[in-house]
Amino acid sequence: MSTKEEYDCIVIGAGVQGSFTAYQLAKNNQKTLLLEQFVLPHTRGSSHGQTRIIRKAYEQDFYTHMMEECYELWAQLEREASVKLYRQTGLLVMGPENSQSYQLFKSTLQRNKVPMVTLTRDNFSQHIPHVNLAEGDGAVVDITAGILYADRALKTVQGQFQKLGGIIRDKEKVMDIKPGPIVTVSSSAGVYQAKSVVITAGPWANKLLTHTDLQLPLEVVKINVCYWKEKVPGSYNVKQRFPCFLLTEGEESKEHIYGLPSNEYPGLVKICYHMGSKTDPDQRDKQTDRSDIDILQRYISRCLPGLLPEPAVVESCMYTLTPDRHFVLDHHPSYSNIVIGAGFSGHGFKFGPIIGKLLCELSLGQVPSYDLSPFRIRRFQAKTKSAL
Ligand SMILES: Cc1cc2nc3c(=O)[nH]c(=O)nc-3n(C[C@H](O)[C@H](O)[C@H](O)COP(=O)(O)OP(=O)(O)OC[C@H]3O[C@@H](n4cnc5c(N)ncnc54)[C@H](O)[C@@H]3O)c2cc1C
Ligand SMILES: O=C(O)[C@@H]1CCCC=N1
Repeated sequence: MSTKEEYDCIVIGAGVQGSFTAYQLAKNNQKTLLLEQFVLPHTRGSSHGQTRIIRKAYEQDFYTHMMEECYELWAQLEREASVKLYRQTGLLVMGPENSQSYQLFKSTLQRNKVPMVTLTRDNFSQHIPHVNLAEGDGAVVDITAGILYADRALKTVQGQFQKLGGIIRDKEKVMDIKPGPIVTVSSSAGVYQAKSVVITAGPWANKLLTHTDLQLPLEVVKINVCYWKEKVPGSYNVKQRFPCFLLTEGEESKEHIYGLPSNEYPGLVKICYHMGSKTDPDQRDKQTDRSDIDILQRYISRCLPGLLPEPAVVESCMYTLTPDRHFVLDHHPSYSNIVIGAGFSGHGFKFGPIIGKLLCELSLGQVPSYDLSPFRIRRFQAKTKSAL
């Protein structure tokens, strides 16, 4: 009979959430295995690419509260590994002054005393050149916001995990999970056992959860990651202090439009629509819908006159959406030693360090550091179904 490798915890999926969870577990002296289906690094999930926005500006207080500690955890990782992962740029939030969404962003910043600036129509272009503020729109800046260097962050946290004795096995797809007091995980290359398992499989979450008789109401969409060329090189550059920006839901579009200053590709500004079309994660490139790009083109023509309204580069990424766009951070309803981190709904990267801490706490049976009621599986009630 072949012997099975034994661990305290197995984490399935080495995206940002699984990598930070594995790192936290190793910090807590847990013998931890991190399994990843693809050769690392890869561009097939949700955590690849060079940049992500980090911000405290949210419509809900609970995210702003979590971000307070999260900024400290990002800084701690930067110090530990001697790397720069965050660059402050500020986040310009624009939206119809009288809309609920814009007012929620503004009041959350004010209530939580986040350093911010309110721009008036008169002083807007002095502070933010090359942007037309739409008629009726207000503008505030979350000063604390900025850019996270995403690929670098992933490499760093995985490296720190390994330095702590953690084991990463990539190109090992998990094929089966057998729940029990000791969980058995079978991959394409081996069989492992652990006291607990954390599932952080991003767009593949439901495919894996099938093995545990659970399906969550998750929808996977493909995002067209668009880069737009500056007419005058440098006008929207990070070095010119051009900020990240976010357009709240309003007349312009139903979903957010967001952008980051030109940085990773010289002369190109990343601007995306916060929604895409449904896809199977294994068939991502077969989804060719570009209606989001039409929306972006109209917006850019009207409000960003210094950009050519035709994307110069289009890359692909995926969101895993929950119905309410809040995360899933919980124990499996039937097996308390299986923990699930899923449904990050296109805004989870910035939370990586705190998600890692919370999923580690759940897997160790500790009381989580934050109220997890917005993230519990039971909120879906009838929408959660047996996989069998
Ligand atoms: C275009 C775009 C822009 C975004 N912008 C922002 C932003 O500005 N700020 C922000 O905070 N967030 C942003 N996000 C969201 C953020 O990137 C995601 O929420 C986050 O990356 C989700 O990470 P994850 O670990 O859950 O998923 P993933 O990164 O997809 O990781 C899951 C991993 O599990 C692996 N896996 C799956 N099944 C198996 C299996 N059977 N066996 C082994 N391994 C398996 C996958 O291969 C994958 O590597 C953005 C997302 C996109 C797509
Ligand atoms: O999470 C973020 O900050 C980005 C921008 C707004 C929409 C989703 N992702």
